[in-house]
Amino acid sequence: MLRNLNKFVRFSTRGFGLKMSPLPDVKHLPALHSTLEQAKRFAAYRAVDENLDYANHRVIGVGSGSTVIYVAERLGQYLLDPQYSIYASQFVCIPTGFQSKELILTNGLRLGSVEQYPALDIVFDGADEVDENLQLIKGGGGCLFQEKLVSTSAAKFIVVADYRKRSPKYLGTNWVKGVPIEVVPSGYIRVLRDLKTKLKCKNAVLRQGAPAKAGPVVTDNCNFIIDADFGKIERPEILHRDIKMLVGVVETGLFIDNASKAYFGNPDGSVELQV
Ligand SMILES: O=C[C@H](O)[C@H](O)[C@H](O)COP(=O)(O)O
Repeated sequence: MLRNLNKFVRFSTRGFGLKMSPLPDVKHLPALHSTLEQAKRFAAYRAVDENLDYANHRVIGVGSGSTVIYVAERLGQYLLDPQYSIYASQFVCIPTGFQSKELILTNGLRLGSVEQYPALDIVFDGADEVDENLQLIKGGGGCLFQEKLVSTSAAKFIVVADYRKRSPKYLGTNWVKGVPIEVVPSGYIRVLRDLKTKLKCKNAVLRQGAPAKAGPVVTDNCNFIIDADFGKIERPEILHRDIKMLVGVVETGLFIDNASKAYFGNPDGSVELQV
């Protein structure tokens, strides 16, 4: 039976020019250029291996950022392993933005959209900070709206991050650039004003694209991003609700009661799990 299955896999993937190879053992991976990158890869590979139910999961969200690169890489490796390929070839991967769309395609995975697949089995995504209650700040890379759409449409949301992202207690401790907020371009002045006057924000700035782009960062949804500094955030759920009430706000980078687990990679290869 297994021999026949392997024969089928070899036959069915040959047409696509894929070279089959077993899933690389995490303990014997070639070194990367920095220990931080290695930490990200350890977290991502472990998160996928421990949470992907390859025989049953079909619709898989792939988030944005530098850690999720290794999630897409690992999913691509499942596709190339004769033992898993028959299942992995059924995966449909849902992106959270342009970068993640490219990651899905370059790793040979099948691309879908959240409009086609509004209920996902699982999503893997990065975070800028994770507090002790698994509340998150996201959007440091400007992708928060689509990330939230996808992560709140999934049965499970697994965070992949390096050790720097784990907050000792409150959000706003390690991530001090402020809460990313996606806003409609014509409303940004009004939101900046309301953040300061109504919500007593310490500082709020329109994120700039320099040096890569003159003028503001424009998101995948053609919106702007404001970074709003509230210091340490003791009640992120209340702050999220208050920001969302402001006219012009599309979404906030506070992800409340959304994540199921977080994996934090360390430079020595160990990975810490927060549930
Ligand atoms: O907008 C970007 C996303 O929310 C990222 O997932 C977040 O910034 C974490 O990115 P990284 O894995 O590069 O630290």
